[in-house]
Amino acid sequence: MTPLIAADHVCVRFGGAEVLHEVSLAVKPGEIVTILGPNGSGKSTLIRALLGLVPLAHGTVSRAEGLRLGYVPQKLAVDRSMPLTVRRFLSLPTRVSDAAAAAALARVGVEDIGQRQMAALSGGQFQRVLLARALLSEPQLLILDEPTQGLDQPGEAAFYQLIETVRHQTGAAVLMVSHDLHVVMAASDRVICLNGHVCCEGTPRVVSNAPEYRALFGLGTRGALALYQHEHDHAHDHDHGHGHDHAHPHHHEHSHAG
Ligand SMILES: Nc1ncnc2c1ncn2[C@@H]1O[C@H](COP(=O)(O)OP(=O)(O)OP(=O)(O)O)[C@@H](O)[C@H]1O
Repeated sequence: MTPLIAADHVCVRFGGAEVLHEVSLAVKPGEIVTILGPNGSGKSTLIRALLGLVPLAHGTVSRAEGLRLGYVPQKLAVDRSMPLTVRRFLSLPTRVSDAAAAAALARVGVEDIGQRQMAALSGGQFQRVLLARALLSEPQLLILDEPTQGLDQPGEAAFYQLIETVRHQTGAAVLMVSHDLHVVMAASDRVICLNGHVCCEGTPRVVSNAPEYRALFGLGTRGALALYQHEHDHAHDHDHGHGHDHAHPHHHEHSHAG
């Protein structure tokens, strides 16, 4: 399947420092792909490179022709002293109809907050409104940079569930960034672990077992992975990830929901 967006051996430098080294990735239609990495590992820079917002020192970025893309940036400064309703915010910078605004808010589960002030929203509502705005263009690809920042763990879990629902209903692929490894692992088809370069990638289970990933997040054999333990009462399909699925005794650890 032709990717919607792809990076091929991308290098990005700021001054003398190489922030991204030979990064290659591709997102195919309908996939949920998460870029995971510690602070400063280049996640936002990679997103910005894919969007054409930072110059490449080397490599190429390609997008499917006519790609419709919805983007939620990591930071969005909304002037809290300026009155701005959710409805008006959805019409910035492009005016949308009441029907389209209502449909977008309904899609993210906050249909009744159109007349609320942006400054008065909870963290979870704010993130949902950002997602609603990104959905207005009916994107084939949603790019979300740390969409759950500021949310508590239940809020985070609910948000990732919403992302899956949106993918299911709209067919949009999702590329998102996170530096937390808990809930996000279960919500992704594929995880790319970044630390200036791609350390490892594959299904959540393959990545969570990769030594590169464990080293990067300082995990022992138990650590955070204990979160994904559950009773095994069903068989798993074999994961097809890149390389690093080292043979290991299977200790009931995995990161699929259910
Ligand atoms: N415009 C810029 N000019 C100079 N250096 C930059 C610029 N943008 C990012 N950097 C540097 O590049 C490195 C990677 O930053 P980036 O924001 O991509 O990391 P990140 O993985 O998204 O981090 P975080 O999890 O903290 O958001 C950091 O060392 C950062 O200081």
